[in-house]
Amino acid sequence: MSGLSIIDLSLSHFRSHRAARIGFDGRPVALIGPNGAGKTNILEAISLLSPGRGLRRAGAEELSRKPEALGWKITACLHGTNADHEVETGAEAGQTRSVRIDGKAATQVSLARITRVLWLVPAMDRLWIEAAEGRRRFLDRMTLSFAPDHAEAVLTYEKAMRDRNRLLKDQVQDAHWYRALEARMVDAATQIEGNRAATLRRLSTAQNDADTAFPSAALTLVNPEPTDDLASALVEGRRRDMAAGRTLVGPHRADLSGIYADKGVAADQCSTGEQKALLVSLILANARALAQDLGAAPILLLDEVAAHLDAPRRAALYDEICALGAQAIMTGTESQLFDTLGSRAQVFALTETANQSQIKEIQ
Ligand SMILES: Nc1ncnc2c1ncn2[C@@H]1O[C@H](COP(=O)(O)OP(=O)(O)OP(=O)(O)O)[C@@H](O)[C@H]1O
Repeated sequence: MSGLSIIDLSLSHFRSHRAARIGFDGRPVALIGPNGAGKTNILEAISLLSPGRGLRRAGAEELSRKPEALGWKITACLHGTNADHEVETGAEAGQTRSVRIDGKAATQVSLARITRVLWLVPAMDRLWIEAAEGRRRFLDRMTLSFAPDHAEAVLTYEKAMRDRNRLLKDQVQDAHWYRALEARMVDAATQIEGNRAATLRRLSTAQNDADTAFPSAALTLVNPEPTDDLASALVEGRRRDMAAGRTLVGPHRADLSGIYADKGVAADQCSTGEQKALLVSLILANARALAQDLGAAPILLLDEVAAHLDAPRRAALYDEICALGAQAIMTGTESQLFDTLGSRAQVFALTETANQSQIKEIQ
């Protein structure tokens, strides 16, 4: 089985990479180098070839190589299930970011239809402990991989909610305006909630069916203000929302609760290593489910994941990635971390000289 993959990646004035061309061939990839060599920057570049603001959620300005800050560009050939696509994204100095697929201006939704990218980065190490927003975003990224239309539903919901929040803040009383915006929110919310619930079912089956070294995470969606009838809750909540200056009910408040299923322990009570293992388990379950649905595994970006797993789990991770045929792009500071992958992976060494990253394929 082969997965979706980035075959050729070119970076121009992107963060620490002045001009880089990397020839990936679809196998898993190890990016090795000292701190600050530019490994995560490469993962971030690839994450920007999927919908959203990438794995650091950076603004277009931040991404431009300093001190020149001339603007930046990322180009890649994406090897898909049915066809290959030329995907390009970037921003001129001071401009917003644009995306092009096969030379034509594209939307986030069209990007969602051709790419599937999932990531685990060190900033997610406290995902089970910190605010709900991170867990919601994690769930929505997995959901997007199953249901590309999720991008549109989320954008529609957020736009309508922002408009409603503006009315609330301005203490506007006009019921017509509220009704129109709330109707849009309710339609989009139904789709968002349906997609999220379907994702949880899919992940649960994919974890239960697999013979894996990783622990099962039992997930539930929880909402601080559960409601069966969002339309009425929005109408009834207008006065309270006006006092708060924002919408207090809806899928934007949902949270994801995780349990280490074999132990019956809540994810936020697990050890650091166990919490990470639960995230790896979910990413792998997602990849297995997608491989089944699409016939191709997603691209996985695993930043400093290998170093945090014990040796048997690390070997198991590599075996699962290879069995799925997934292009997992992994980073680490020591080459020994990837020894057991042998010729199953491409290996690149990164260094940083004169304030710019250098990349060399070493295997
Ligand atoms: N816009 C920018 N212009 C130039 N350099 C940048 C820009 N943004 C970040 N950098 C540089 O990129 C480097 C960080 O790169 P990156 O995060 O990819 O490192 P890394 O190899 O993943 O390191 P670590 O192992 O510490 O995670 C830093 O030296 C940082 O100063």
